[in-house]
Amino acid sequence: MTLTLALPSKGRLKDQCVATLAKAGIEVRSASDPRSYRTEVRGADGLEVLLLSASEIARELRDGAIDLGITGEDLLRETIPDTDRLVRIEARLGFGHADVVVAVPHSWADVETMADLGDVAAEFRTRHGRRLRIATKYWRLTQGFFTRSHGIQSYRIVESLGATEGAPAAGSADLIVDITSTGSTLVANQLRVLDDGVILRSEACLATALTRPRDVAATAALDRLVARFRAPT
Ligand SMILES: Nc1ncnc2c1ncn2[C@@H]1O[C@H](COP(=O)(O)OP(=O)(O)OP(=O)(O)O)[C@@H](O)[C@H]1O
Ligand SMILES: O=P(O)(O)OC[C@H]1O[C@H](OP(=O)(O)OP(=O)(O)O)[C@H](O)[C@@H]1O
Repeated sequence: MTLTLALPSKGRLKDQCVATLAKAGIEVRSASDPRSYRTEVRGADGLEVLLLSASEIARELRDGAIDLGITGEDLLRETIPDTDRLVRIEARLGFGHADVVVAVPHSWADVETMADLGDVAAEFRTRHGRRLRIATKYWRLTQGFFTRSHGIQSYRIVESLGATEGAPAAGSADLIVDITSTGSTLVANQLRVLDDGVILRSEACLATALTRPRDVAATAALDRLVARFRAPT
């Protein structure tokens, strides 16, 4: 019986994931070629560890293609509609912290809250002949926050695949939804988070796929494995 766990293959999360596994008594080594995405695992019988991109891990969990994965909660909630039905967050791991936020240009002095932004959005078409544009790669989280949480209907999402904070200055959007950790990218681009503009406080999470078919033995093995990641209480 094999359980499959996916970790980010590179970037800021990878080394902390490997350290977290080590604390749980599981040693993961990349195959001898550092560009390989295969690993050697010690300390957990029947566990296979794959290296994938952080967003791919969310998709694989959604599809039940892996048993467990470590990735950011932002990517789980953005990638997986009805997240809590398809995956279970088993542990929050205390690294990879980043907030998904709504940020507006500093020059929008009168816009401090989502209610203020709602007023701007409602008047925007009359004043400017078009809807308010939001640059983001988090379109699902943005729609949920603007439309369902705050009743804002009139806006348009401009998909951004990078350098999102540059979009207002470049003129391709009016405001942004993106992640921030130190806040320095927002400051450098003269953007400010609204007072109630934090959509999600994200960190790296261990998640299991609820739709993955598993027999009784695999389910018991998964439970034992997950328990190794939980801090003793
Ligand atoms: N300062 C930060 N900038 C970007 N991502 C961060 C930051 N801090 C934590 N994270 C988290 O790291 C995850 C993204 O990881 P990473 O940057 O390795 O992936 P990526 O290269 O953006 O993703 P992919 O390769 O899947 O497109 C997200 O869950 C994000 O919340
Ligand atoms: O609040 P800060 O500490 O400034 O971090 C936030 C920035 O960091 C990330 O960009 P980065 O270029 O690191 O990675 P990316 O390629 O994932 O956008 C993210 O997209 C933000 O732009």
